[in-house]
Amino acid sequence: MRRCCVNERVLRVALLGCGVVGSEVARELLEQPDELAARCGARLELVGVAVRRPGRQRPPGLDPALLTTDAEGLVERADLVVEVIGGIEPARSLLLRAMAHGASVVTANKALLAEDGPRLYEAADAAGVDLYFEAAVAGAIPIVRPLRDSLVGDRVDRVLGVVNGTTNYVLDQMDTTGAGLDEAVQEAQALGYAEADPTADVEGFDAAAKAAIIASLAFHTRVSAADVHREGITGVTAGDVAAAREAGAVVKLLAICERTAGEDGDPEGPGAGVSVRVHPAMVPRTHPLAGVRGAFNAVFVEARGAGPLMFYGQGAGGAPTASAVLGDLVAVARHRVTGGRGSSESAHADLPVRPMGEALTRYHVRLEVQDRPGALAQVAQVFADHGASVETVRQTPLGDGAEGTAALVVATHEARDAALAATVEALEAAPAVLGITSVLRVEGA
Ligand SMILES: NC(=O)c1ccc[n+]([C@@H]2O[C@H](COP(=O)([O-])OP(=O)(O)OC[C@H]3O[C@@H](n4cnc5c(N)ncnc54)[C@H](O)[C@@H]3O)[C@@H](O)[C@H]2O)c1
Ligand SMILES: N[C@@H](CCO)C(=O)O
Ligand code: NA
Repeated sequence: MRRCCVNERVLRVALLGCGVVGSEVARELLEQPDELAARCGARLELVGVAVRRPGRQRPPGLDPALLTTDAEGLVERADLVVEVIGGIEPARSLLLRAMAHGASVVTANKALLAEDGPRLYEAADAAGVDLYFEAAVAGAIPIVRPLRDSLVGDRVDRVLGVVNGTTNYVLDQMDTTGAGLDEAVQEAQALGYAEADPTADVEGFDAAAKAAIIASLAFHTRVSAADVHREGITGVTAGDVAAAREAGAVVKLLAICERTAGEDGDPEGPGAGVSVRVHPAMVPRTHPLAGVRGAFNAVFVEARGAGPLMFYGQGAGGAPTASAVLGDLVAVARHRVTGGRGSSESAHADLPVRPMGEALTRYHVRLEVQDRPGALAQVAQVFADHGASVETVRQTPLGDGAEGTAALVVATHEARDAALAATVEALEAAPAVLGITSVLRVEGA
């Protein structure tokens, strides 16, 4: 039984937004007040829920008198503010106002953090309050706090993430059922993973925001969404998925955050930087990320001391996301009770974000070529002309109805992405090449 204290401290909680995530946060606050009080060392009193439409149905047990459309007034009378409205405005102004009035804040808002994170951190520092955002990256999966706290004594070299559940579901369906992209997106919509307008997911905006947040934390460097090279999954074809399958791999939309070496190949020397990008990539089926199925998320971290680490779980959904929000809420409440703050922004490394063309990547290219003497030599020459070194080549005749043509599958060694992209462009113009049926970068091999 919980120990009761007559003078138990009360912390006033304001909830901004009562949609998919907000209604789950409200439900937990109302359903387990004693348990949360025991964990925080203070009672969390929900003093208001800012909503846009007060008439809508709300979680059972939520006193309608707590609903308000005056979010600005609400944040001024709270000790702790949870923002689950989403988008840039009014979320940003409300968080800044909350912190200016001395409240610690918890947000799930990846878009805002990736666009204007430093401004929020500065406001938190100025006010001496906490800014926590575990739910902003990969929902329920603890990854923000591991990067911010647990791994802060190590050196993170690389993070590979499957951080968008919708696109992972779509690509997984294409792999397991042979479905085309449009069909798989429609299934994702029918299941409620993809929005009616799936642009943020399929074009990689959601993953790019998460990549920016991960890279900032991992490399102690400010990285915004605008710094992230972004390619979504709209160009992924059934042919790409089949080519990956043939090669013993799967196609994943990856968020890739890695250190890039400077002059003389020294990862810490002059010219060192970071590469932050989101694009589809072929991942060998033996890699832990290849086993991330359906709408699940996972983040694979490579750190110098820790070695490889894998974080796996649900990246979206009301209850899983609320789990991360409540974890943050308890943490910031504890700081209020015991004094002090959690970690703030760590951006001292200030590494430059390198352009995509400089990233070291590997390509897997499937071509249809004329099956005649010299065709292979011509293709090999195009790679050589661009300084792209071929690792393996496999040729198979295309068979019935396609006599005189062959499929050529070329895997390269690592090279600058710009050189590999230029190689593919030149291949298109080579006389022996009838068509390029798949181009994928390879990661995790
Ligand atoms: N849903 C998820 O699975 C998930 C996962 C991780 C992170 N997030 C993040 O959590 C946040 C909320 O997502 P959601 O899925 O709950 O969205 P949602 O659209 O279901 O809920 C947002 C709510 O905010 C309300 N709202 C909009 N403007 C408002 C205003 N000015 N004042 C008060 N309320 C207002 C809307 O009416 C809506 O009910 C977003 O930042 C999102 O990126 C969501
Ligand atoms: N739309 C996102 C969930 C919230 O980030 C996804 O599909 O993973
Ligand atoms: Na998370």
